[in-house]
Amino acid sequence: MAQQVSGRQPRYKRILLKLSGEALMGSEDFGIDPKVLDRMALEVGQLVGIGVQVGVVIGGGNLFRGAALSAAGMDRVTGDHMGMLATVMNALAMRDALERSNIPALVMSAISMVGVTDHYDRRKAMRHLKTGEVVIFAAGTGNPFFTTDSAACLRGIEIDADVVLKATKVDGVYTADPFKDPHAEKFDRLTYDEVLDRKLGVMDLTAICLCRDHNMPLRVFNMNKPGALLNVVVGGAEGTLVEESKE
Ligand SMILES: Nc1ncnc2c1ncn2[C@@H]1O[C@H](COP(=O)(O)OP(=O)(O)OP(=O)(O)O)[C@@H](O)[C@H]1O
Ligand SMILES: O=c1ccn([C@@H]2O[C@H](COP(=O)(O)O)[C@@H](O)[C@H]2O)c(=O)[nH]1
Repeated sequence: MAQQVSGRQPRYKRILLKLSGEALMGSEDFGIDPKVLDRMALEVGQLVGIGVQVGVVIGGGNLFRGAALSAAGMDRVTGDHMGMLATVMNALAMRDALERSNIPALVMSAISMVGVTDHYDRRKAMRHLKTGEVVIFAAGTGNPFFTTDSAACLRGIEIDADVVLKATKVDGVYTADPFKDPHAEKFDRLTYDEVLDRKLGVMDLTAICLCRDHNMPLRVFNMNKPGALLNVVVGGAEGTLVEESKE
């Protein structure tokens, strides 16, 4: 039975949470800041505590991105394989942080890693989610030329999540990248087509198209703001909501 938070019921029964790999670095230049990892684990644990089923996809931008490795001369597919393996490392670190906080979790990888993670299996993932375990989907889609944003939307649709929550370094979708344009303005709500037509770069277009085609609501919010995740889940107005209609 879901408990209440400050008198408010969770708005969602099952979510797919996309955690930014880059934001896991905290103030470092590379890798994982244990403080950020542990805080995110505790915030995920709060959701489990109020009865929300949580699937997680973590990016790999704190370690490797295929496009950057390719720009430096590496074969793109090899670079993407390295990027996907980076997401597995982040997923293992998150599972460890969750388990240290007594939050049951397992990692399912789209690339087979016998003895290290389970292999991705949708039906098995659904069973674990229903028991309150956090299921961390690692290695993206398992295919090169995709991103973990697309993987998050794909897994969110597959597990029949109520929403995809993209926790990232910015507090929503802006008219332009707010790190590059100080005059960029934030949207509270957008339709999928508005994101696509305006080419708003907060997520890749494949991910947005997937959400649009399967009517999967998407919320972008700031992972560095303590409490923002819980606030989103109890229906708070954090970040930007992307959905079919603004009505
Ligand atoms: N219109 C926009 N509104 C908001 N952010 C934008 C926009 N255009 C580009 N961005 C950039 O998109 C970034 C988020 O997407 P990105 O995929 O780079 O990061 P991530 O998902 O946080 O990282 P990772 O790939 O490591 O998981 C923001 O940090 C911001 O700089
Ligand atoms: O389905 C996927 C997902 C990811 N990759 C590669 O991994 C890195 C890291 O993911 P981010 O989404 O950038 O955090 C990505 O740059 C790709 O190289 C992939 O190939 N397929």
